[in-house]
Amino acid sequence: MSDHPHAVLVLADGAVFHGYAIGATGITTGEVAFNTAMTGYQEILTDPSYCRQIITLTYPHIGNTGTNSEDNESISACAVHAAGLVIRDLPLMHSNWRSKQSLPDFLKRHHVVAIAGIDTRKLTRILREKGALAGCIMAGQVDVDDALCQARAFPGLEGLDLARVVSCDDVREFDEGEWTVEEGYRASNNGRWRVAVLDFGVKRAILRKLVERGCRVKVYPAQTDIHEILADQPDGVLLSNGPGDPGACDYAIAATRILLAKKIPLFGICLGHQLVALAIGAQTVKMKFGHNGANHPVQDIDNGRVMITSQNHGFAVAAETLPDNARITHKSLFDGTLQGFELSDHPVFCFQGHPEASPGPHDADYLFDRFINNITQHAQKDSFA
Ligand SMILES: NC(=O)CC[C@H](N)C(=O)O
Repeated sequence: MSDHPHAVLVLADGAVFHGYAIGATGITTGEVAFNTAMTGYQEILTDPSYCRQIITLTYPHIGNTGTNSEDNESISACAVHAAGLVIRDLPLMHSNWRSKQSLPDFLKRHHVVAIAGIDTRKLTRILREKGALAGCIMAGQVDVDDALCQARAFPGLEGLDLARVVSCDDVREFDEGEWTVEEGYRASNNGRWRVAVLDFGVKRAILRKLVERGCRVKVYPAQTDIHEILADQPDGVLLSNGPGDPGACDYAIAATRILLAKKIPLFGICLGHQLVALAIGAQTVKMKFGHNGANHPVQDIDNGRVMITSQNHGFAVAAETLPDNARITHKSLFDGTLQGFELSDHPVFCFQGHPEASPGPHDADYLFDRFINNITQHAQKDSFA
């Protein structure tokens, strides 16, 4: 594409891919992760869990439907969290009734360095064989040796607490998709249940799923003193998804332990699921290459049903380290890894995938209903106590 500047992707193992720039010019580094979703590139780019990751999409045509003003998942001022984007082919034209901007314009506007025109199958094979690798995209002025140095200097995601980096700054209420001035749980909001969301990089779709189910949703920065949250007397707490290594979020693990001791209904999603596991003494491990996609089969062990799920994680809970009070409820049919568990002595359950995304499209929705049921039962128990 002669009108696009030259760009290069260099992996820490020395692999070099030449292509053309489709976003901002400049340099970016991160862990290179492949995602097998055929749609949803805007949601992927704006999912805070992708902070410090360069995403390559295995589906070859990316950008066909442009970008719009509704599909951003980030709730913070920073719209795009992914460190960069790698695709095979950018369409000459984009078209969709909701489209407001082309993918390249969106990337430029949000200063995202991105490369197209490379063999993404070859790249994905390397990542599958060697495991997650650091990489560097240089767009515009290209120096392959320098890009290799930069890729090799990337520290990796292990040990990195990124939840505090992407989390919101202030306590905020979420109302029908819009933010409102914080006034506690407002009387004007008709929601029945008060749900506190600990924002480790929460996706907007999670908040919408709660509001749809009659919850009044208040979002707290990741490092909020847990006693401040308890003082607001939530009926349930959602521990959100988020980037980085769950083991590095010691403040969040400590907060989760306090919530467990109070026996408040908890729902952990992705990073939240990993934090609950760590809080009860289990361990997390870095996976060889993560689960990223919208076509991952997950089995509900209780009824044998298989659902198609959205996934985005590079760490996993080691199932064999769970204590006796944790019962495994879901497993991945790709590699058998743990996808969900619940606690026998607390109204707590967790899911590793993303039930708020809709690849199934409704397969995993019942997990939000389960959370609401736990809240309802817990509230009834309280009123009879
Ligand atoms: N989507 C998430 O919450 C990801 C959790 C964690 N950062 C991981 O990579 O496993």
